[in-house]
Amino acid sequence: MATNGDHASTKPPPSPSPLRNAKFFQANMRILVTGGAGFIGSHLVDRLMENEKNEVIVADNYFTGSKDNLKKWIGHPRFELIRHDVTEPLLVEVDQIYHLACPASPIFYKYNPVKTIKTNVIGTLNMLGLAKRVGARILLTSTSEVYGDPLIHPQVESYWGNVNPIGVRSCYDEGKRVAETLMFDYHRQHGIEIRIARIFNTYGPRMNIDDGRVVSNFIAQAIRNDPLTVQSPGTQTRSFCYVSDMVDGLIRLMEGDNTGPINIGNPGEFTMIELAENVKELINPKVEIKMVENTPDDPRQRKPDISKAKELLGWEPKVKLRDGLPLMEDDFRTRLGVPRN
Ligand SMILES: NC(=O)c1ccc[n+]([C@@H]2O[C@H](COP(=O)([O-])OP(=O)(O)OC[C@H]3O[C@@H](n4cnc5c(N)ncnc54)[C@H](O)[C@@H]3O)[C@@H](O)[C@H]2O)c1
Ligand SMILES: O=C(O)[C@H]1O[C@H](OP(=O)(O)OP(=O)(O)OC[C@H]2O[C@@H](n3ccc(=O)[nH]c3=O)[C@H](O)[C@@H]2O)[C@H](O)[C@@H](O)[C@@H]1O
Repeated sequence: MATNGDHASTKPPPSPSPLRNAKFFQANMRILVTGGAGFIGSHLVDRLMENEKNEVIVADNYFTGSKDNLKKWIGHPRFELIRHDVTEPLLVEVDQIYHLACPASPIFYKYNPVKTIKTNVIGTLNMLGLAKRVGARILLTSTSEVYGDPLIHPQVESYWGNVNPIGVRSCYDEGKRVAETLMFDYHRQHGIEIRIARIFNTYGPRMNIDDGRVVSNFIAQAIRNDPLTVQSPGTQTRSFCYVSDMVDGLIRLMEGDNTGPINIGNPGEFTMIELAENVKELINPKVEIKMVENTPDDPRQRKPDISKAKELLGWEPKVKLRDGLPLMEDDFRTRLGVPRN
């Protein structure tokens, strides 16, 4: 049974299907990935599909994701893609659920905030109901935004955060906080096997161009030779994790014995001005850097303490920012139709 100090569950999890013990049952693990057509989800699917014992089902409503991200798997006998909105119940038989479905870029989650909070609350409730019915283990991709505008630095998992409950970002950060609460209540009340990852800013190929997140914005701007838009004051910090490291951390968390929450992110911390300077140097030394207005409640600093991930998952990121940024360039150039000079 997974442990999390004081939060240890008192009930055993529901039993998996009796077929699991049948002599002639195929030994495949059936895995549901909600939000699997999105950025992190599609990279996770690629990794899960590498294991021939895995069958993967993706459920996605394509709000910010795309079938294009999964095109190499469509038609594969171990893969299924379902157009589905997680705010509606889903009936499938699975052993594990990676629950990622939720818009992640601030522009998209603020576009329809009521839908964002429904996705986080009702969507997570539905996936927990599914986990309970079929006895599946479920992993939630929570966020460093549960720490809000953090007053301690770097952020440790025991920090309860500094979140504005009525601000424009609340649909996302409070939504994820409720999702974490639901996970632990289902764990304590129903014995569901849960895993919670608190993901810090992640970047890599397949991010939506123009989705508003800083790394994708800067790379697209550098390739188009548009000014890099640093939002003021530019001294705010983030810590950027390359997507392959993130996927590795998520799988280790799912396969390990600890419920979390566990921070998964790269502790290398950069101001937005430093990030812009790095993109300029690596992608387009001629591009201009321009200061623009910021949005409300933007966290001033963010850096994960990853001691728990190191100790409990044996995980730490391998890809440094300066090595990861150029890995996005080809993908962005192809999609933007701008070849290298
Ligand atoms: N990328 C990051 O830096 C980051 C940081 C912290 C947490 N996360 C979390 O990781 C997860 C994936 O993020 P991402 O960066 O891949 O974002 P993304 O927007 O690329 O992917 C989200 C996917 O969820 C789908 N989706 C949204 N609402 C849905 C709904 N109601 N029903 C079904 N599908 C729905 C979208 O269509 C998309 O395919 C999210 O839960 C996000 O909160 C991401
Ligand atoms: O990692 C996380 O936990 C969260 O991080 C991000 O939220 P945020 O850090 O605000 O991400 P960005 O929109 O990429 O902004 C990062 C910083 O870059 C700045 N920025 C953004 C865009 C831009 O063009 N220029 C710019 O300077 C913003 O002001 C902010 O300070 C994600 O988008 C969330 O989904 C995720 O949950």
